[in-house]
Amino acid sequence: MTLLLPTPDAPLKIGTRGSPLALAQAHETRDRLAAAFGLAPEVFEIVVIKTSGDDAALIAADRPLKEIGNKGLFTKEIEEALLAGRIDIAVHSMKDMPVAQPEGLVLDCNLPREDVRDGFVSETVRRIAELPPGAVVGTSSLRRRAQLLHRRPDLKVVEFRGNVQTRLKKLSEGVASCTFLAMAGLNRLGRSDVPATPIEPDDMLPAIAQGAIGIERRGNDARVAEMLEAIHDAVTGQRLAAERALLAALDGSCETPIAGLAEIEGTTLRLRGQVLRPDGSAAISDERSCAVADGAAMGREMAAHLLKEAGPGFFAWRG
Ligand SMILES: NCc1[nH]cc(CCC(=O)O)c1CC(=O)O
Repeated sequence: MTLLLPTPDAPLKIGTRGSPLALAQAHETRDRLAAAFGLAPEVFEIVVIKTSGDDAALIAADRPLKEIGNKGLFTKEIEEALLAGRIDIAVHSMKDMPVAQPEGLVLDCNLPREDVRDGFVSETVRRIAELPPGAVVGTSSLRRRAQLLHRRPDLKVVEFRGNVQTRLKKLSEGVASCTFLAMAGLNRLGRSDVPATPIEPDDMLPAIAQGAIGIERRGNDARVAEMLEAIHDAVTGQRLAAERALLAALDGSCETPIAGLAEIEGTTLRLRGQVLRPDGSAAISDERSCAVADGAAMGREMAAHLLKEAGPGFFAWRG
């Protein structure tokens, strides 16, 4: 059976959030699909969907996301549109995706991964070590906060949220001396003007799935499944399988400071993982290697090891 390709009259609908980064990722997906099938961009329609996470009233800028309850905050409305058939695929940052999808939806297509590193962003200093004692750091990420405080307990961390543009504005207003942004986001936005220094994973292990884009579809949509197969990056998929297995076995939510990174060289997959106490007073790390196909199993084994080392109560907030 030949694949029924989209046409200008019956376009394939690509659902996305409306932030500049989300739109850049949706356009990259459209361009890759168009190139893979020799189609004009017009046969794809980008449908912007507002999510609860984009609701300024709900998301008061100084309220930690974990207090609002972030499960599916940025994905619920998009997944509803996908299930209802208002869109055909949804483009996501894999870093923001829960480890399991709602019944009827499948998340098994990945674009080639971007830079996985965090960027240290400051207009005054070039690296964390140069920050003066007691300097103010802006981040809303529990992981980055704990990793920083682990290294530099003297630093003061303030809540820093919003899209890349908002955070940079806060920085130039002097709300904090530095912030952290994923290099992937800056690269995808073409923001080489931003004063960001990449931090090597040995110094700050990135979030699980950082830099990766995932494309979600209805499980019963064979036509879309076949189209997505043409743009799926298998190596990115194998890396994410190991990282997300680690995350799933540790804690499926993003309310605990967890970092992880899988890399593949030849037939070997190397996985690094880290869990931290939220206040940065303790960190436990592990590193293992295995055959590429065994990444998910190794991720689960690493999770069991880290949890055993951590002991009960490790993730509890301490006053
Ligand atoms: N949680 C927000 C988010 N989700 C994905 C990215 C960046 C792009 C990526 O990691 O793929 C960001 C912003 C950031 O951490 O700087």
